[in-house]
Amino acid sequence: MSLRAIIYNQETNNLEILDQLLLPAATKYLKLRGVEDGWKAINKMQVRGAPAIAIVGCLSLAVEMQNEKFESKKQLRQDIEGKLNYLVSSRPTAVNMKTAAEELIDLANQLSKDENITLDGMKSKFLSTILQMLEKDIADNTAIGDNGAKEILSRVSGDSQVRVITHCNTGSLATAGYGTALGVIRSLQAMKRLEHVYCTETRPYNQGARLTAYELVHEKIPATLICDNMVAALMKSRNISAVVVGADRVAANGDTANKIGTYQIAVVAKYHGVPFYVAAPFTSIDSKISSGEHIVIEERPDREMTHVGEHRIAAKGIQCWNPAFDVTPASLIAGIITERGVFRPDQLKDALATQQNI
Ligand SMILES: CSC[C@@H](O)[C@@H](O)C(=O)COP(=O)(O)O
Repeated sequence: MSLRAIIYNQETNNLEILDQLLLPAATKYLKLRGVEDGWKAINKMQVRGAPAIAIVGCLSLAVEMQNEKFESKKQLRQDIEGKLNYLVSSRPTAVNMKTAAEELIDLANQLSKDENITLDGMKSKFLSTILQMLEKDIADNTAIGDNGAKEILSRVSGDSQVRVITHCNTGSLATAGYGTALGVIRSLQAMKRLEHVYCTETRPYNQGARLTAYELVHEKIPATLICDNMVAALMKSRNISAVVVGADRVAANGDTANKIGTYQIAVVAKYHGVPFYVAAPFTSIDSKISSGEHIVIEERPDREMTHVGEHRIAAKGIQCWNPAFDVTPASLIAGIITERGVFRPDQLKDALATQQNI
């Protein structure tokens, strides 16, 4: 069974997340009682990964709403808007929480104006919309996995197997389930076309070593861990078929923000002629941003670099620079794999124009 990062029981209104700070040493679930707990869990990275952040943020609001009494639809609408905006402030780079908040605020506005809907009706419609997001994310990821696997296989001859590199964590722990880039790897494995996957350690937070490696071992997918500075040597020696990574935000021109280190892998891939793919739900494309220059890059505390757990590894007194993400220019990206198909960066604008309302 695939790992579950998010568990929500509608009947008991109980939300728990797998505490990703403790993995792989301990598998412990953390109960989230409402928006304040949701904000903290996202900000501290107990839950992380762009889609999972949005789902946990919205579910923490659902939990809180069910325990509260509202006097009017107007009061409910104001409460929803304030709390969603607060959740968006928990981490700035990934677009998914912001997109979900905008959709839900639009819905709250519509429902509060609709005279045929009661206060209870508005609350239950709102809750069911949040639950649908969870289901949609899993369905989208499965489609991303299959689209990506077919795309990568279309570049190899006959029925030969492929060797891929991935970065950071994009699997069940970063999404509602299945994963984006890791979903592509899962689909390749299911098709019996995956020879091997190489996952990077992903310093400084080590999502690759702690989380992706954990998922790959759990799923019995043939995999090897490499340090971030081994990518070029690996590409030179191991005949890599493709790189596939996730995304925190894709600009309208295809520039993509993802975990720090993604950009350097894309540069190295270009040099070695290895196709570099981004796998993400269509909602990760921010049509309001024309290029990656406008993406806000989160900077995280020095301690993530200077310490491993409680153990200091960096010399005392050294200054640190710790951006959590970088932007890979569209020119280095062979394709953006979504649930709606695979788009070259130069096809994105048209895709956004024609598919926005699907
Ligand atoms: C499907 S997750 C895609 C991205 O969110 C992932 O690659 C990533 O960069 C995660 O960063 P994180 O800082 O761990 O939240």
